[in-house]
Amino acid sequence: MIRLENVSKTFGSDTVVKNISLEIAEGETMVLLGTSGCGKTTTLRMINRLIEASSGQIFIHGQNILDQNPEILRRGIGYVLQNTGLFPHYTVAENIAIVPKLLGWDSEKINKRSGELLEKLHLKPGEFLNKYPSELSGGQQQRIGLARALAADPPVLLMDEPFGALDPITRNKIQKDFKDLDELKNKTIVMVTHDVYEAFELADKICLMDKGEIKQQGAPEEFLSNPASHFVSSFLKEQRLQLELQNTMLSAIDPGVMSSDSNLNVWEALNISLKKGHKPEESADFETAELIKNFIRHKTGNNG
Ligand SMILES: Nc1ncnc2c1ncn2[C@@H]1O[C@H](COP(=O)(O)OP(=O)(O)OP(=O)(O)O)[C@@H](O)[C@H]1O
Repeated sequence: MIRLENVSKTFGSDTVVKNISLEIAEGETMVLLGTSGCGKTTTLRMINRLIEASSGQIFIHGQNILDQNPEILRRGIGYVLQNTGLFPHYTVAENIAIVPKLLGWDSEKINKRSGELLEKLHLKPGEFLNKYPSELSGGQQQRIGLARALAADPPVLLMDEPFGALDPITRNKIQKDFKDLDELKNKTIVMVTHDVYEAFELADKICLMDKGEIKQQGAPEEFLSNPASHFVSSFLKEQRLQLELQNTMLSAIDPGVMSSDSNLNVWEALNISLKKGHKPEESADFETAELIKNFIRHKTGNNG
């Protein structure tokens, strides 16, 4: 669906993206992960031609992006930024309508679509459509930014640190809504983040970059089970235990888990247990808590 072949980008004498090749299948979410300045945003922006690659080729639906007018290309690609990029003097409705208008939709169709999107993003259309971005909270602005990107139902979505500016609670909530949103299920998504947990939570595939190069790409589990190099394992080292707990379902270590808890991962179960101020001898969850403890001992023992 999206293919980068030997793509590089040079600014002046600095090559900031070095000969990278990537393939993102239709309907897949690929997260570009890496330290600050490693070339994630540059890579993302080359896909919608906000930055032109210095060499190499990029294809979307098999078509070289250089063969398409950049304006037209961008109408088929939703783009979500950390600071939303909403136009401050446009209302929410006007912001969402930008691409549909360019595509010549009539106002009835635009209004219907805007209302439907706000509902899906848990914002009441009657309350929000006539507001200006400055009248919204950060989380609400981010939802409107997403609604704008999705308005014309583009098959491809590029997201640059979309949740980066939000406080942790709002961030978790929007991430969860993002995962549940049916609008996104069939989209091909490339998302930039430097948050390892976010990458593991949302990605089908992760591409880990460093100094303009790809260090590893693949499913999140592969980064834990089969890190490609010392760089990859040390990048994940501090987060490794949490990631392993997040990647293990509670039911995998506790076959007798209550059905209400069966969709929890071990990390979530651990946090619930800690929040309850768990008193082993008094708690009905005692056995589960012991199993979690043993699992962690086992993992930390394995990891030295
Ligand atoms: N227009 C530009 N002119 C010159 N150098 C640039 C330009 N845009 C980006 N760079 C440089 O390219 C490198 C990669 O930048 P990029 O924004 O792609 O990194 P990033 O991985 O997204 O970082 P961050 O997580 O901090 O946003 C950086 O060293 C940056 O300074």
